[in-house]
Amino acid sequence: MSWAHYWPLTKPRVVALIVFTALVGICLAIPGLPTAEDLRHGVLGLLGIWLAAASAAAINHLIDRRIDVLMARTQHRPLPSHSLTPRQVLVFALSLGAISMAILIIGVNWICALLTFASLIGYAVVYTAWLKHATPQNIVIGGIAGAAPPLLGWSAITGMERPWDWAHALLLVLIIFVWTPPHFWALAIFRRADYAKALVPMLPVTHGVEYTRKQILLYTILLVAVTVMPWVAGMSGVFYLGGALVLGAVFVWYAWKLQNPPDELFAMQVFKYSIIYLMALFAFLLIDHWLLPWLQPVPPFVMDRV
Ligand code: HEM
Ligand SMILES: CC(C)=CCC/C(C)=C/CC/C(C)=C/COP(=O)(O)OP(=O)(O)O
Repeated sequence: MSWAHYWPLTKPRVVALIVFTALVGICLAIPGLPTAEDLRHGVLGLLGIWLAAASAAAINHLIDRRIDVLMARTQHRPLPSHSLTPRQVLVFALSLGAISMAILIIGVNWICALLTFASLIGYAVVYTAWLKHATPQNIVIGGIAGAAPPLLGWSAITGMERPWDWAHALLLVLIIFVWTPPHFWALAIFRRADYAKALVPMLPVTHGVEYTRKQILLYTILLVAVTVMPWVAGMSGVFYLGGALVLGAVFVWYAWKLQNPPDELFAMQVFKYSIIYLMALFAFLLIDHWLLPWLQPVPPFVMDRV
């Protein structure tokens, strides 16, 4: 046993992207140059959200340990491979969760702490212990927790005091919410035998591969429509819009090709693209918000100060 065994419990790569979407929520909530307070709330908010997501991921390992041993993709995790005991994982997860809440309550604000706690419980308990085994719509409903981080980031800066804070932040949440089904079902198609063996009612197991492929295409088209909304709402500019449309067109192409895939591995290519897509889409939001104003002849933040 060493600290190296604890690191994978935090699902580092998934949580890295989650933290990035929270960072974009933080940045978009700051209208001009950040004040010292924005920076303090931003850094502490990000730290708290990261620790909460890592705690939720560790609880997911704990609750799923008996099904993880049955699936090829998950059987080498620290609990099924007996590198750690359930008690060690529980202490680790609760410690991360407690530190996260202390940081958010003391250093940020109550609303951010409350929303982050709700996301932690939503993923670690509601999704993992209940929804995952209850319905093939598990990841659609459970996806709300994974989609929340831009809202959590936004709340760290603003405290969600004005109605448009909710409207703008929830648009970003909606994007990740609609992105989750194509992201996960592509992987679930490839791993359907694993899920069937572990008796987890994922869509390709309960409704078949063809039906799941159609759902992926429908959600991907819906996703492209939803990603236009930040531009329609005046929250992002044409640079973002162009990026979103190009990335979206490629995603639709992948989802279309998945209807008659060249081989079994193609679903995994769709899954991999879904990750590149979300990373790039949120990078476009960020660049559009902060870099582009500086490329104008007179940067707006400078004008503010004249
Ligand atoms: C209910 C919602 C979600 C479900 C069911 C889901 C499911 C999965 C699964 C099963 C994997 C494979 C993990 C592995 O092999 O260890 C995965 C990978 C990944 N997911 Fe998700 N996911 C969800 C939401 C999200 C969200 C919200 C993000 C980020 C914003 C995300 C980002 C990623 C990334 C970056 C990977 C690749 C990890 C790697 O390469 O090791 N996922 N997801
Ligand atoms: C506080 C906060 C922001 C919480 C969000 C938590 C979080 C880590 C969400 C990620 C979603 C995810 C990886 C789901 C896969 O779970 P799975 O059990 O279906 O996949 P697995 O079989 O790989 O474990």
